[in-house]
Amino acid sequence: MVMSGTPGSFARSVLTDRHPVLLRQVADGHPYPPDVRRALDALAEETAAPAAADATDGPSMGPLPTGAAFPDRELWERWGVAHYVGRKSWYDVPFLWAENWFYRRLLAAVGWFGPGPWQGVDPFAPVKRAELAGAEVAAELAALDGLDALAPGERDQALLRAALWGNRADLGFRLTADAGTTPDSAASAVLADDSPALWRHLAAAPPGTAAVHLIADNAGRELIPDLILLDHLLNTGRAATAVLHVKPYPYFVSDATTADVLECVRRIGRAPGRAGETGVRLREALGDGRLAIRTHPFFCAPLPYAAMPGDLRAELGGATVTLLKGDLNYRRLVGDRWWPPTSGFAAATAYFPGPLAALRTLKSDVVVGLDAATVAGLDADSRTTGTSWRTSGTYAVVQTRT
Ligand SMILES: O=P(O)(O)OC[C@H]1O[C@](O)(CO)[C@@H](O)[C@@H]1O
Repeated sequence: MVMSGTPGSFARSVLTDRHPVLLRQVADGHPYPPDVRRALDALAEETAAPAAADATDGPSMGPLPTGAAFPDRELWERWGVAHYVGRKSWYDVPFLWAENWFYRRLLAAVGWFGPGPWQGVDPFAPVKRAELAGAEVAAELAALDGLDALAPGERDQALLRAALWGNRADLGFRLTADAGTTPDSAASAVLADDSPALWRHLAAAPPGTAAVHLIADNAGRELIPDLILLDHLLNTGRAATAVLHVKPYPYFVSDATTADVLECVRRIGRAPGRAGETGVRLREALGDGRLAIRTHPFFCAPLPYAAMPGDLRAELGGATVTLLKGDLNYRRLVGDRWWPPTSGFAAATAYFPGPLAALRTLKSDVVVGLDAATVAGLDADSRTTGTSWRTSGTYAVVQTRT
């Protein structure tokens, strides 16, 4: 199990380095009133790094307010609050638990669940909005016009790759990315690429039957290529229906919510050329139900997908394929554990209720399904550069179990 406070670990650095920056960014993002600012400061204090770099003690994880501000209490009780909250230090719990409780507490601090005037105001909206208005998004949408020149197979692959590398545009990841860790495109590589198997699997579905589910990760520059990929699958008949699973509330900085889906569809539709046509089709598909949005609460659980509840298991079990986007979904898919990187992907995901494909850039320590020579080469490079290949965002995988 990856723990939150292991000295010198990436997980610990997320708590000690990334979370304080994020809290400041949230406080600066909206003109929050003094009580919200005080609540954010209190969360920063409670989660601050212990004085010694190897200590895992400190204030225990604090609770949420009672009553209306904690409408999902029952869920969190089921997910393990009693084991950790009020009992364990932030630096002495599973990494997944610490991060998820942090984001849930952050939402409580800004009044997301209300009641009150800040109910439903996304604390991450300012950064999400800025990204959507940026030049990169405009350029990426304009690049769709070039797809006509490609052969059908190349077009498939270009759109799959766009969705894959879109995962690198994660706003949380960029909170602490610096010159030493900013992904270097030239060195980027897909370490395991099962995309031919994914395309074969989709092609093998009887015509007009395929249901493609996509468990989304980040909004903006990641969700746009995800939506474009789903449109492509619908438009070319490889999917009869598509289901887009997003978070029920703002989470992990830039994770997509329903509001973000609508913003992205609007942004795609406002673009000229091919992108604009795609935006029109996406609106139609949402309107006629060929593209459905789901917001299952389990997508905000601090647990691996092996623990998914029966209704979600049944829904994903009916998918022709489920595409899981991003780093956090990958950690939850294989369990947030220190797997030897050469462990089999199929074995680690055998419990998953149906065929699946993980599209993920590597931004945390967990990985499976790599060959020994690749791992040896990457380890040697990391020793030379001092930057971990597992967390730099330079590498990616497309792994399937069909
Ligand atoms: O948006 P993604 O790809 O799920 O990445 C989430 C990021 O947040 C983390 O949970 C740490 O903040 C890492 O796993 C990863 O860098």
